[in-house]
Amino acid sequence: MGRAPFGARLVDAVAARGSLCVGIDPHPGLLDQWGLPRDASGLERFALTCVEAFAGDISVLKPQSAFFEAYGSRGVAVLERVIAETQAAGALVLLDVKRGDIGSTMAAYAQAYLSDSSPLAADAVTVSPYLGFGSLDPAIEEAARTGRGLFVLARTSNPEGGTVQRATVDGVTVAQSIVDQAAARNAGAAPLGSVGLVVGATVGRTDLDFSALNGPLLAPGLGAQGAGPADLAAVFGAALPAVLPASSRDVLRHGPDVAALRSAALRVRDELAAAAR
Ligand SMILES: O=C(O)c1cc(=O)[nH]c(=O)n1[C@@H]1O[C@H](COP(=O)(O)O)[C@@H](O)[C@H]1O
Repeated sequence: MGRAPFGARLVDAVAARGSLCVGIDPHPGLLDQWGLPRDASGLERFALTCVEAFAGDISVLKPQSAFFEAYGSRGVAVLERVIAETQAAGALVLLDVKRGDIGSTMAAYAQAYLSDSSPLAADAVTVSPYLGFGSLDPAIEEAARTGRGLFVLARTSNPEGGTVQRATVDGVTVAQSIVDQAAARNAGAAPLGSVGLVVGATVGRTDLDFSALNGPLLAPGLGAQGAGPADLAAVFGAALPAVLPASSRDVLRHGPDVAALRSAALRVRDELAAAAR
């Protein structure tokens, strides 16, 4: 039997382990801070320490692919291990690759990250809809076929994102049109669809309407980019139960000690749970 749909698996993971998503972003400066060399062996120690610290307790880990690709094929081999060992320890892997391309090439990205035969297949990936939402269809279809998911960039956490994403076309903002198209793909799914969105925890109050989305909302920007648990209610309102807040550097700075990393992550997770009550 195939795996259950991503949306259902995510609901179970969050119920069991809380809503925090911890990012694995091996910045060169963090390797320095952890006393590790800036090479593939340092990357490997960093990333596998993160897996040891988080994968047994946290619902979703989000490795940022660029930091692994920077070390070439050895870095990508480390990423493959991170994916496999995280899943073996019971956490979901959201691979942050932010891919987007014409449909025929998107089908190749879907094979790389969402097919059962790829060693880089994660539980979900981040994708960019800025070649047109429909260009993502091959990835949406492969994800549905294999029980995996997508997180589509809608309103990103960076200050530059707003100029494109708040622009209005036919009376609707670009970001809202992405929300609406994701909602159409999730219609009828229970308990939650597998086409998620990315909306930064930093964006403050917007007029985005998530009421029909029926999908998860990844909210990066906690900690290092300035957002805190208390900011989420203003951004998401009634959609808060579907939000997966994400933090990377603000947790990772507590390494390299495994126990210190784990307790930093659990502290943020508990703060999020308290803020949501
Ligand atoms: O898709 C993402 O994860 C993402 C989207 C977004 O709008 N903003 C954003 O910061 N991210 C990613 O989330 C992580 C944030 O890292 P910290 O700022 O260290 O917590 C990085 O890996 C970013 O690439």
